[in-house]
Amino acid sequence: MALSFAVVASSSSIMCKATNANNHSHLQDLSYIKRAALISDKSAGFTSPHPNFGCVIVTPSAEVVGEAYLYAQGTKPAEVLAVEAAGERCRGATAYVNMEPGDCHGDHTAVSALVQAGITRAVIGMRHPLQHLRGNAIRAFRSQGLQVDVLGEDMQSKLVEEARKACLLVNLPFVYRAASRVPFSVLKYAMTLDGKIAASSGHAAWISSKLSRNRVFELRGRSDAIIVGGNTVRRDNPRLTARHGGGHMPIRIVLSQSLDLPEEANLWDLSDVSTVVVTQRGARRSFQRYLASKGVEVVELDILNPRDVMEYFHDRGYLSILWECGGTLAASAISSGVIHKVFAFVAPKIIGGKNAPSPVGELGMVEMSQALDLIDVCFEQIGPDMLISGFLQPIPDLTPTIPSEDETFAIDPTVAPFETSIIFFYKTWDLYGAFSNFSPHPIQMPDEDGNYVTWFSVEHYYQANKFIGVSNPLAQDCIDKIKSAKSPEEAARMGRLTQRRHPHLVRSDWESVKIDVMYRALKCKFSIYPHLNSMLLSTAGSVLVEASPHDLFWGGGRDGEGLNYLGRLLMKLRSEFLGESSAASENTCIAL
Ligand SMILES: NC(=O)C1=CN([C@@H]2O[C@H](COP(=O)(O)OP(=O)(O)OC[C@H]3O[C@@H](n4cnc5c(N)ncnc54)[C@H](OP(=O)(O)O)[C@@H]3O)[C@@H](O)[C@H]2O)C=CC1
Ligand SMILES: Nc1c(N[C@@H]2O[C@H](COP(=O)(O)O)[C@@H](O)[C@H]2O)[nH]c(=O)[nH]c1=O
Repeated sequence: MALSFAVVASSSSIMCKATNANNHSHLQDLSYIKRAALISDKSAGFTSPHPNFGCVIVTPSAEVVGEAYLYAQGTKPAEVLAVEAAGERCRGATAYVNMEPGDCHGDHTAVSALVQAGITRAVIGMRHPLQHLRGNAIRAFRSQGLQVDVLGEDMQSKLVEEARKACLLVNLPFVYRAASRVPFSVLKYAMTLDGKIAASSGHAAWISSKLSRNRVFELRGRSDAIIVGGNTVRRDNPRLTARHGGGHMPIRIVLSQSLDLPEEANLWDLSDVSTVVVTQRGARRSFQRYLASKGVEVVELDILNPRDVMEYFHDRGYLSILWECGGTLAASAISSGVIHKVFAFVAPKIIGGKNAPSPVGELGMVEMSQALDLIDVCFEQIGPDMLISGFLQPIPDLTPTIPSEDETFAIDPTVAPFETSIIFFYKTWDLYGAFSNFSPHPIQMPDEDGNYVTWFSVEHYYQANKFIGVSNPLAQDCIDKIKSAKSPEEAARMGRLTQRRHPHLVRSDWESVKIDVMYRALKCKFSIYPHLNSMLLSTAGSVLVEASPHDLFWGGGRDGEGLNYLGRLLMKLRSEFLGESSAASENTCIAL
């Protein structure tokens, strides 16, 4: 069964002793690397938009002494956790990682942890798919004297290829996204044996069995967002929640050209998760205002076609999308080339009906020879239903399409990617990702009594500050929860959700103090980490822009319409660190 979008067995004890002594056999290497891939999948949905990382540490006597996975973006790297679990037993041991570690934070955390712990060999399932990170950790390991074996490069065989594929599958959304510049998209539908997704009346609840629908909840929990078309909202009034209690919740996206949508709909209830309606520029402005008054975000695009929508959500940092629409939108999405994989639940039922809808509408094909063949097809029985899945587009081969930095310089030595006059940053994996508030750099800030308190990230501190000083025990409760949130994303989700659901818990002066709160947090971050300070100073002469397409306050917006306050604060700090008397003396610095 494919690992991506599939249930993965839970991990067993980490102290399993193998029979072989000293050097691990080829087969053992492959079994450990597959284990690293398997455990990396345990945080499905949470690491997004980052890859899933797993690390297994094995002694020369073939004892697994530490294993761990990245829980979420911004939390401790898998390699660090595995080293912590293994302790002294790392000396002389081999580390197996499903993917070359990335270095989002400019401090080589994962590489340093393994090197300093005394690991002498690293086996790597695949190179990092992002060009600016690709090969860096491998070079760093080798320069520190470690033996590095990369599957498919230093180790080759049919079995190696199989293990490499396991590593690839676990991060498939990331690989597709890196290659195609759109999120990985899965079209899922449930149909009767006679190929209908609803009766002629439009009634569709339910075609597939409860077991299959539970499987759909699991697929939802692995996605960043679920998309439906306007008709499905009008017809089904869906909720599109994952209903698995405590897991990751994807946002809901509605595509509607007409915006002729119901005033009351389950998707406008944002108590569990938010909804974004994407429409055509100028459509029913009064209804847009109505949705906005309910807290639903409305995004206008010039022309509403699936490719533009996907490019937009790619720029917002989305990794994977589940399309649960009807045949009209599904056909349009397939024609636009944005669907990568299909999950079809086939129920052994016949409904008939000349006008009953089918899963994919008009594609303009006239001969069977034009039919789209699925690749790597899997069949799985789920209760009474059959789940058929497969890819519509082959797994991208990143080697030729994304040249490494060295290769780029070799092709065109005039390309100097670090010398741009505008530096965009957004996701922590970007070249300047450490500028993001989601970068996992703890800060120490004084509380109301002047005592220093550690916050896991600037985002934790910023979100919690919304509720500080409010005399309501729920506000304190919320601060405590944000403080112990496991990742910056989780802290952001909690802060935003509470602000939306319980606006009375937000301090009354928040709008007037939030810039100062952010400034103080950033000042601390860039003062206490020398490598971040150097990175910031190295950008002197460049305008810093947080490339968030939707946050028009802290970010620069899609077309530069955002206020870019995060970029401005960083430039202000840079000027201060450079010891310049006034921000105005630096001609690239925008005045606050
Ligand atoms: N069994 C299953 O798995 C599922 C069954 N269904 C069933 O399918 C039926 C609805 O299917 P269908 O009518 O095809 O509805 P869709 O979900 O495909 O929605 C179509 C609508 O999507 C909007 N849209 C936005 N952009 C585009 C675009 N570029 N191309 C096409 N549409 C776009 C339009 O909304 P607007 O008109 O607002 O502008 C359009 O009318 C219902 O009966 C529902 O129960 C639906 C989902 C899954
Ligand atoms: N009818 C049908 C599906 N339909 C999809 O599920 C949506 C309803 O989701 P929710 O409101 O969260 O339960 C519906 O609008 C459509 O997108 N899915 C399935 O797995 N099996 C089914 O038989």
